[in-house]
Amino acid sequence: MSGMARDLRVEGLAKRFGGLRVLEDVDFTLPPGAVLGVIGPNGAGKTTLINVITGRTPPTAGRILLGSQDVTGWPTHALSRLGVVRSFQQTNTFKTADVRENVARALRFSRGGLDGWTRLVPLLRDFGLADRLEEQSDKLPYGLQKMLGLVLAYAADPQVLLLDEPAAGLERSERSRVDDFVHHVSRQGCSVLIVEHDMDLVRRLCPEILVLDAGAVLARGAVAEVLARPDVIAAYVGADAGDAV
Ligand SMILES: Nc1ncnc2c1ncn2[C@@H]1O[C@H](COP(=O)(O)OP(=O)(O)OP(=O)(O)O)[C@@H](O)[C@H]1O
Repeated sequence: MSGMARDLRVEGLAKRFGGLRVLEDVDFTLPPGAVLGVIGPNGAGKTTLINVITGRTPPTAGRILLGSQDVTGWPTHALSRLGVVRSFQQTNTFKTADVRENVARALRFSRGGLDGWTRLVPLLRDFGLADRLEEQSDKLPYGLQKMLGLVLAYAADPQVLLLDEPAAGLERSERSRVDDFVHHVSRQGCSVLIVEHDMDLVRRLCPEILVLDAGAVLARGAVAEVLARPDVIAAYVGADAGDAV
């Protein structure tokens, strides 16, 4: 990771779509290298939180700061240049391009340019992508397409990485690759926000979690304590019953 590591701060963030309040007064700080899980029932506003932080849609109220820089309302490409980068629930590769071309394109738009290849080699090797560089990305098995999506996000040389359901659709045996990825990038000082329904993965990877319920922060703190709270358990019952507990 190049550049000075900085906190991501979210202050009083709100988002409305017409009359629908999707986020309300969301506050948190993500220090460099921290891994924060964001959980909540379907429709709680988790993806919208990522969309707002990464400039896909502007907030209705509140501020987003990277260090002392106010980046509220910045467009996605400008945030990406600054190091605020996301991955998608569905993979976001150039489907007809091969793996090498996908990585090269991601690097071309990154802060470090093509020099970034060396940074990505360990990840490509660990995910079994290093010997599949000539394969068309949409012909790869789904699990590898998903890992390629993570590599492409990391190719942008992020300071803050926001992962939208990185384990969704992966076989249980493939999910440890997500663990490896998150450990790798957080060791480099990159902070990671993970939206995820797989509670085993959340417990493994996220020392702290934030629970969204109907767009508001219901709880924030150490993962075991928060998941044991009766109000957190209740928020899942009738929504994602069985996922959280
Ligand atoms: N562009 C939009 N216009 C109108 N409503 C939207 C828009 N995007 C999201 N919403 C609404 O905002 C609410 C929150 O959606 P969001 O996708 O953020 O939830 P989520 O917590 O990520 O859910 P899931 O776990 O199912 O992915 C939902 O009611 C959704 O219909």
